Amino acid sequence: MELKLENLTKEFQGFTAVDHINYTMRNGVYGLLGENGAGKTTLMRMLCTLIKPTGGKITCDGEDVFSMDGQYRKLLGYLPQDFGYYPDFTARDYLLYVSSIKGLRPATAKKRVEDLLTKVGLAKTAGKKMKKLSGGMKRRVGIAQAMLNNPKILVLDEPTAGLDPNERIRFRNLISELSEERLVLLSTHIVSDVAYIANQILLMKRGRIEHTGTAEQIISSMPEKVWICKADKKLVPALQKRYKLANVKTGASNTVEVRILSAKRPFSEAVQAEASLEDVFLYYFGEKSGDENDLL
Ligand SMILES: Nc1ncnc2c1ncn2[C@@H]1O[C@H](COP(=O)(O)OP(=O)(O)OP(=O)(O)O)[C@@H](O)[C@H]1O
Repeated sequence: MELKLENLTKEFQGFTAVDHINYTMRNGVYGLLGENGAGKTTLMRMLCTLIKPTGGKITCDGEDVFSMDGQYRKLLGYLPQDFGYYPDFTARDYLLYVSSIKGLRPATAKKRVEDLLTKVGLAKTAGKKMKKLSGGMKRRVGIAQAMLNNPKILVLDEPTAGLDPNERIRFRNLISELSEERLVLLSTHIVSDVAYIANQILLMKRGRIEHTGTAEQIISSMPEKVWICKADKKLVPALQKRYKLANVKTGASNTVEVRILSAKRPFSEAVQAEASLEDVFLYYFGEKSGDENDLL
């Protein structure tokens, strides 16, 4: 299975939300990481044939996905950002209902729904009404509905949004498990999610894929280094103007520990630290607040 994006572009009334993207995906987990408004949802909706590109194309094993139509949709599972559920349906009834819409035979649907409820850890709660489930449980029902047709391509838009740390870990494990022998594309603006589960990370900014690679490759692509040093609290605004500050931790008596991105050692007492994906995200997406001459 090869999903290929060629010069993929989407304009809305002259505004380019997705800008000439070229990228090829095969089996594995791809993490689309970008700020709000970067174009992630628009890209995913095109991949799911819900909206048409204004330029370029998407092919699946060489065939245009829009011409494949139903044949392509059979390969596809999608969890939208705001997945609409029926509050008074139980999780089980909801999944059976979606199965019928997807054209699964009743006996097949019944078995598939029970298997998926177990897989997403909801076998015991399947009889509860959806409105009584926690946010994380609802998202798991959302993943289950996307998996009903055993898709070869699974597209998950912000699957971990609003989840607590425990749910987030469960989710990551579930997604890794589901990624065997399929292509999973998930979007997020939470760096740690992609750092843990994505084999390939795509950094998206203003409609373009700015960088791609494994977490290690993306980290080593950052030209700046990471430094940790203690400073007087009063210096923080000036430091923020001069450098990208990854973190500011308050210490004892008016001191702070700052994590600075800089090509050169910012102070003689600064100690170099290992860069993380969070630092890289800040490097590519963060802004310095002003004129560096304001410092000191
Ligand atoms: N139907 C539309 N008409 C006009 N502009 C749109 C439409 N859909 C999206 N946009 C614009 O395209 C840009 C990208 O939006 P998109 O929802 O794809 O971003 P995103 O990366 O998914 O952001 P978020 O994380 O906030 O969901 C935004 O500036 C948005 O306002």
